[in-house]
Amino acid sequence: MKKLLSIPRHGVVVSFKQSTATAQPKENLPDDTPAQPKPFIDIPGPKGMYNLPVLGNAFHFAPYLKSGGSHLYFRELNKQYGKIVRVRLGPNQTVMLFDPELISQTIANEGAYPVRRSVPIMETYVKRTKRNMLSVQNGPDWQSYRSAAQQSVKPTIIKNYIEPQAQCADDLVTWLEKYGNNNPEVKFAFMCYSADANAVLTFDKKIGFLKNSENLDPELELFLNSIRQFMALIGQSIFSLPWYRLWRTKLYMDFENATNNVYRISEKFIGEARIELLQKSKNGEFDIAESDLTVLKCLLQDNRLTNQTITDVMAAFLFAGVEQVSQALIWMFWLIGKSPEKQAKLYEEIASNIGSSPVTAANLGYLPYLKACVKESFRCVPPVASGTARVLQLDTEIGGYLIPKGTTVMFGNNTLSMSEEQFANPEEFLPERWLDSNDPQKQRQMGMCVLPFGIGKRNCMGRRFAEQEIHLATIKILQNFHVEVTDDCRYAKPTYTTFAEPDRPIKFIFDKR
Ligand code: HEM
Repeated sequence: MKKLLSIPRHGVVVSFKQSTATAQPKENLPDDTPAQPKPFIDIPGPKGMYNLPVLGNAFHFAPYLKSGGSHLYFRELNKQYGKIVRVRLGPNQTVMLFDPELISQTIANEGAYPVRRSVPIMETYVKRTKRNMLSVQNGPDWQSYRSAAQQSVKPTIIKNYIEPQAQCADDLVTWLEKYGNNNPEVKFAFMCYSADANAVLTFDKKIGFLKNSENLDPELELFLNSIRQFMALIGQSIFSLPWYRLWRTKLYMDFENATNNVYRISEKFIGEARIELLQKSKNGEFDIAESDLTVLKCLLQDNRLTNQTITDVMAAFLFAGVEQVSQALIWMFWLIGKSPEKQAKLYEEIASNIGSSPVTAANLGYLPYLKACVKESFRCVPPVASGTARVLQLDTEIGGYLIPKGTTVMFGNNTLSMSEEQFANPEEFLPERWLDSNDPQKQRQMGMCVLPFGIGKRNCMGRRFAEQEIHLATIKILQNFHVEVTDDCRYAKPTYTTFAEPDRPIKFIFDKR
């Protein structure tokens, strides 16, 4: 007789063979044997035409895309079907989890090589160009890239960027002082800031996208536009039929050109940085003291890594980071710009801990209200319409159902962030909710609902950089200005294609302190 797997009643247990669990005759089970998991097909969710591969998507999303975005569809699924929902998204069977405990258990069993379903147009690009993209790779290939890159994003290295990135934030302040008021291009300035802060990281060099924005070198302009286009085209590709898989459509060609531009220009900068470092090394000037170590130095001194691997890692940082940081800044200032008393409290924290001293790792480390504001702004405007997702690598029991290997399990973070069950007054911007240390269990549960940087082994590799860039920009802006949102932008709403975009360009008044 086959041995039966023991399955905790409320847990997620990796079941190696579905047949083992289902074929067992009930009468042979000891009395305390936990209940058999229910079959996949029993998970509640939309049926009939909604289950058609690819076409089903149109039925799901069309009404919501018109009325405000796909995130509203996910909220409706939760309302109609509960904490675990089966839905066909595109060609894939997907299970959505709207429960922090189920999310945490799923991640605990994600295995050695977690898989995130990659964006189809990126997969097509990788197949056609034979490039390596970290976010498309899986299994041991992914791990070898990830572990190479991981050594370079240690906190001891990240803090070495505080000074150069603070200088990028100073450029942002100068731009805002000159042009910021009532200007719909503030988002573009935030993007130039994050491109500057990311270039310091990826090219070991300050490019000055913002400082030179009036007269930007055409090659740098192309670089910035290509990063922007890369994200925008991913958004478009998700909501269109994937003809680009069959032939090189215009959408695909635009995507391929934008992506190639970013690689080509990155290769040039990384090549220059490598030559400079080799020269310094020849002259005995290559300082590898931890206080002087940079991401690029760290990767370049690892003999196992080829030029190509280093460029691939750096390109992954650029693609993943620039747009997202600027988007996070826009929403953060939109929220604090509409909440004068929260802004005053935040300014007070910055003034009393930093004053007019330079920002350092020590004073940056003690700004709990700032960190709570960032977290709360990610809760109020989650960066994506759904949440983190994993493709199950084994048959797995989740929430009492046996879910087959290969199914995408998507966490409903956008829905959970706005759930009344999880957050009192969810519509309110209330950073204080993250500072209540009396109930660590509740804080942990809230943390599972809001996962802007994902979770687990495959989480965002640039999280600490992103947070540092957001913190530095916020500190510098508030040290210099009192910020208000213009009246016509107070009721802006997030719309989702790739990331949360405001439904109108957000404008601010930057009032000099
Ligand atoms: C506000 C800014 C950012 C947000 C909200 C964000 C969010 C995310 C999320 C949700 C993931 C997927 C995580 C998962 O599946 O669990 C991810 C992956 C990733 N992020 Fe970020 N990110 C940001 C900034 C950055 C920056 C600045 C960098 C680089 C410096 C970066 C590098 C990466 C990389 C390389 C991955 C792929 C990791 C892998 O597949 O192993 N991100 N990011």
